[in-house]
Amino acid sequence: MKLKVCGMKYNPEEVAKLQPDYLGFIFWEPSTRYFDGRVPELPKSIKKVGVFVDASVEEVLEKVKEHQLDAVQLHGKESPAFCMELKNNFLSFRADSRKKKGDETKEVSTALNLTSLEIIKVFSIKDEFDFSILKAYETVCDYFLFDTKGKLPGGNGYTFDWSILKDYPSSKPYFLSGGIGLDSTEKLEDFLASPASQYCYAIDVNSRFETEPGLKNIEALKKFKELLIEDQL
Ligand SMILES: O=C(O)c1ccccc1NCC(=O)[C@H](O)[C@H](O)COP(=O)(O)O
Repeated sequence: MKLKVCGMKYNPEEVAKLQPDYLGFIFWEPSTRYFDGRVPELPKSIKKVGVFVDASVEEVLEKVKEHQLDAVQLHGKESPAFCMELKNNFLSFRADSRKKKGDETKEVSTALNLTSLEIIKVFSIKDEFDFSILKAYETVCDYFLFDTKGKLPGGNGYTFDWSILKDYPSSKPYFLSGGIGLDSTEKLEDFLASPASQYCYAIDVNSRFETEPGLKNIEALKKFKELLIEDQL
């Protein structure tokens, strides 16, 4: 099971030492975890995810280029057409960068490292969820992420009833998110042993592992990762 730690702000390097699979940086200004620094150099095994809420394609690609992001997480009302446009624009932007090979400008040489861009589309769940809306996103994104619907677009700290995923009609791998903390491990174990989790690809954690917004609790994360590995979740 993969692990994504989201809402990096103050101590991403320390979290990176725990070797999660994904680290998320929030590029939505109203968030208390808004990231306005420079994403640090990270081991290649860790994918850098930019989290956006209804940003434009241009804004997203600008951040992808600036921070060498490996993935984008779309946390707003982005349509399938938006996801497609993003993917296509990324491909042509990358092709342009390659044509300009030899150009010594910093901007172009930075862009040359970009190989692919994973698109993670978020869906927020309260009590019910209409799974039929996923169909149109199947071909235009790489993963789904299921979070809990709350006051904010993300980082609300509450879980939803995961049993709803027994009706998951797709084979697209998804991230399970929303309010997951150290005290969720038993529940997680049960979920991951159930058929509902067949396509669960990663666990996404955030506010339940913080001492303040954006400051991750390294000891708690370490414990959680150990439990995930020990229990082979
Ligand atoms: O965390 C935020 O502040 C945030 C704000 C706006 C959009 C997304 C945001 N977080 C994205 C995430 O992937 C979180 O990990 C996810 O919502 C779960 O958070 P939590 O319920 O705190 O575990």
